[in-house]
Amino acid sequence: MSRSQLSDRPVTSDGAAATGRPAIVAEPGAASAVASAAGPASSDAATVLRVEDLRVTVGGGRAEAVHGVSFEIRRGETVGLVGESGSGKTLTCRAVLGLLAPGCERSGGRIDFDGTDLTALGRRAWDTIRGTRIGAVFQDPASYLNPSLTVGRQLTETVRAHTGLSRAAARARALELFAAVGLRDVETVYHRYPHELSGGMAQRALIAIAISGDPDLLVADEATSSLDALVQAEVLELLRRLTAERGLALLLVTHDLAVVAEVCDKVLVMYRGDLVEQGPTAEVVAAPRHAHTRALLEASR
Ligand SMILES: Nc1ncnc2c1ncn2[C@@H]1O[C@H](COP(=O)(O)OP(=O)(O)OP(=O)(O)O)[C@@H](O)[C@H]1O
Repeated sequence: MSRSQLSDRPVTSDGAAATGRPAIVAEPGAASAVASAAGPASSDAATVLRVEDLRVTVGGGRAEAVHGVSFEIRRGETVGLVGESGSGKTLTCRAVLGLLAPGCERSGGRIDFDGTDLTALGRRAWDTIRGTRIGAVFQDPASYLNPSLTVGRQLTETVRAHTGLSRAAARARALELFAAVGLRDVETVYHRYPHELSGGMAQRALIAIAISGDPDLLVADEATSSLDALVQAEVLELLRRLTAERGLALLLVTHDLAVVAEVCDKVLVMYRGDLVEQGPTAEVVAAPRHAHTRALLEASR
């Protein structure tokens, strides 16, 4: 993702500018609004996310950049969304998160999350779902953390917002989450400011924040792209482990088919705003049908 295409300022995972708030904040009391906005039940209880005929326009409606994309993610499934730069991956995942930049708009289609049509929800209810049941991590993790708060404080605040736990209990939970994402010496990390962390540590901290609401779905948009190869492999391994251990579904957005082949059960291939191929990763990699999939495979070798 090129963030500059999306916004001139970094946004946190809850869509706020990265200044004064924890990255993902649930709004207490909004859960009932979510429940009452539930649409028709999903036809298949195993489906956690169903996107139907999603269309996104850019430039204030002047051009359509995502042309009717449909796919499903089942509980616990790891799904890779791949495509060359500009193919519409980020717009698709930002639309799912309800975090499209100004000037970009969902112009059609439906996004069902666990039987709830997200597109029918108000801003607040969507924010609540994103903060709790859908977690998100992005490229360049430091810009999604509040630079003026220690990462421990940010995670503790987020845990408190999700759970209403006391400060001490939320702090203990934050330390557990830091350990769960593979951070060592968690007491020391707790007191670090974002600029004191390496890229890999910051991404782990952001993943800890993203999973702190115990989400059903984690969306990771180029989450490992800015990391060097070794750290990238470690963070991918972490994502794979978390999905296996927590039954999390993962939507992993990347331009790199090799990354998808490492981690994902299923792959979705986008090309110029269309979803041109999808299927089990092993099958798609062994016998790609679309020329763009073949080109991505070549590029990843
Ligand atoms: N804020 C925006 N304003 C105008 N056009 C945009 C905006 N965001 C994206 N686009 C355009 O929409 C198309 C799809 O962009 P998108 O960011 O979804 O691609 P992508 O597949 O994620 O690419 P990358 O891998 O480079 O991030 C591109 O042509 C892009 O230039």
